[in-house]
Amino acid sequence: MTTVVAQETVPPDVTPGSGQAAPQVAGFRQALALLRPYRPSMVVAFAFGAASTVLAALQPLLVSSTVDGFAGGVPYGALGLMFALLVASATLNGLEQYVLQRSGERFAFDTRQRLIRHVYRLPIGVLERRERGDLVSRITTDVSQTRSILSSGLVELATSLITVLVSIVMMALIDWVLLALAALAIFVVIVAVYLIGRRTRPAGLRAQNAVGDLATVVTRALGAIRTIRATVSTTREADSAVERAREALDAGFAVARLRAVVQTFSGVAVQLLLVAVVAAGAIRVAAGSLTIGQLSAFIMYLLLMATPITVFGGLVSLLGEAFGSLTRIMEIQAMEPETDTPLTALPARTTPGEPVFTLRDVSFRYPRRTENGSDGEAWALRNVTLDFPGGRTTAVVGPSGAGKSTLFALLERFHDVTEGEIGFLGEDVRRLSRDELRGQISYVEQDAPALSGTVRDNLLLGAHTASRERCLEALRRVNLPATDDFLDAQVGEVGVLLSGGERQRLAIARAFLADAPILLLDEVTSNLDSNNEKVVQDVLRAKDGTQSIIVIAHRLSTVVAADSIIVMENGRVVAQGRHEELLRISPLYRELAHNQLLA
Ligand SMILES: Nc1ncnc2c1ncn2[C@@H]1O[C@H](COP(=O)(O)OP(=O)(O)OP(=O)(O)O)[C@@H](O)[C@H]1O
Repeated sequence: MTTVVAQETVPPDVTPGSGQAAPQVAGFRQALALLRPYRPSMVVAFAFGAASTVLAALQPLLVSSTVDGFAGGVPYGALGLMFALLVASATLNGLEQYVLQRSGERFAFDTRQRLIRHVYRLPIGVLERRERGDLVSRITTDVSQTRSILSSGLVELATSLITVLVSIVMMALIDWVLLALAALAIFVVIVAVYLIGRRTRPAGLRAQNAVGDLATVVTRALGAIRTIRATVSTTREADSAVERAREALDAGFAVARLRAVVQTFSGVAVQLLLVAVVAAGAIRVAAGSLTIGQLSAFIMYLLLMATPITVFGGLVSLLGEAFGSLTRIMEIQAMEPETDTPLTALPARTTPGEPVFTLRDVSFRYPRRTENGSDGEAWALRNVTLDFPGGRTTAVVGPSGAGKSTLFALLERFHDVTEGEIGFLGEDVRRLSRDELRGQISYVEQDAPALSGTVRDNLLLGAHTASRERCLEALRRVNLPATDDFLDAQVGEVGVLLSGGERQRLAIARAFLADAPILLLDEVTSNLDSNNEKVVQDVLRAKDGTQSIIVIAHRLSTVVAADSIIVMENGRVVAQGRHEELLRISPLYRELAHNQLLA
């Protein structure tokens, strides 16, 4: 039971989509704020990077003494020390990369987790106006792009930029010929790194596949978000998506390990190529074009710039893309989620005959569909006053666009009324917890979409712990095959592997299984043949007295036996009564019945 909170006022109507502040294009400031939790890792990575640079800077001294020492025989000691230093320096650099890549993966997981939970809680109105694929790509691709700010961006940029610029200027001042040779050597290193780097592709592919799976799961859920909300499965579905994000995390860790190896190899390769420059420099010294001192200095600067330059190339453009992605992520984070702060407890159940839902002067207008708002002024519902009695079957009929589905959307609180009030057992629905209210309702939406997965997955959506026997019983009641094979059958994306009628009956079976006190059925018999329509009607009738059923139907044959029929037109209720009564008093109902050869 929800705790009662003493508060007199009903919360203001929150128009879906309001409260969205569009952030400006993100830059270093936003990136630094976002990366605050990962600062310790960045500091550790920077320490590894700095230590690696210090070791690398020591080498020119050894190089110069080695060159001088060659005159008196091979200086094995100095050569050995030089080799040890270059391996240590390259290893430290590899460690720097590993720490950066690892924290990049952690950042991606944390950000995805936050985004998934946030997007799944966005108001229905906001989700319906956004492209699902776009939302998915923000959670997947954009997070990956943003990760590179951490994994290969800021620390590297800081350490490499100054080093490279100073080194090039100084080398140009010393010797143009040697600088040209160095450029050639660096080109060779880049090719070598590319060749070794190709070996990381299978692991990279695994990471991308995991991200692709995540996109599929999230798209599937967003495609049926009403059903997920109505069945109060939001947290469960979000958890399943987070599981996929975790797979991406594991694959990302594997890539991080390989990249560390690549960095180490490329580091060693750079140092070995330096030996070639040393040799060429020695020739120029012998020819008198260069002094030993100049050569030493040149090599020193070459050492300083060689490694950063192998990673520097793509860095600037990478950061540009990453900041764009960061902006897209921040746009999503700035959106207001659907808040669920109950102000009062869910009322107790009523006795049959008393109203479950009461609508008092309810008007509703959708947020604008177009930028210029040309269709934003039309009211989907206007001054609707109605009671839906408990334990009875109420049918809602009317021409297409009359506002029938909108009425259901308001009962489920997918939207809140623009004017007027909807009561649930006497309490304003805006004072109740959305999840608890939805927990009282089994809602089968128009077109009865199914979630990709098995028939069993679909049945369990509304009753997470239902036994196999109960699932089979629910299938039997709607005339679907009550077999284990069918329970395990895949339904395809949005249920495309089922016929329209099977999909509708599966949705009805799910609603039965959930066994909530209120059943909302939106146009659920439109695809059924007359035999199956009768099966569903019989089951509905059997429920009479224990469940309040509200059903929207185009086919009047489905609803002639209803306790009460509401006739709607242009967002208004134009008549209400039983079938025979309406045939007498409502010209619109008579016309609908006449067109369907019922009268
Ligand atoms: N998400 C939405 N955003 C903006 N306008 C909408 C939205 N959904 C419905 N409308 C508009 O609201 C009005 C009522 O639509 P609604 O779906 O409630 O009608 P309906 O009686 O259920 O129709 P049908 O029998 O064809 O399902 C229509 O004019 C429709 O275009």
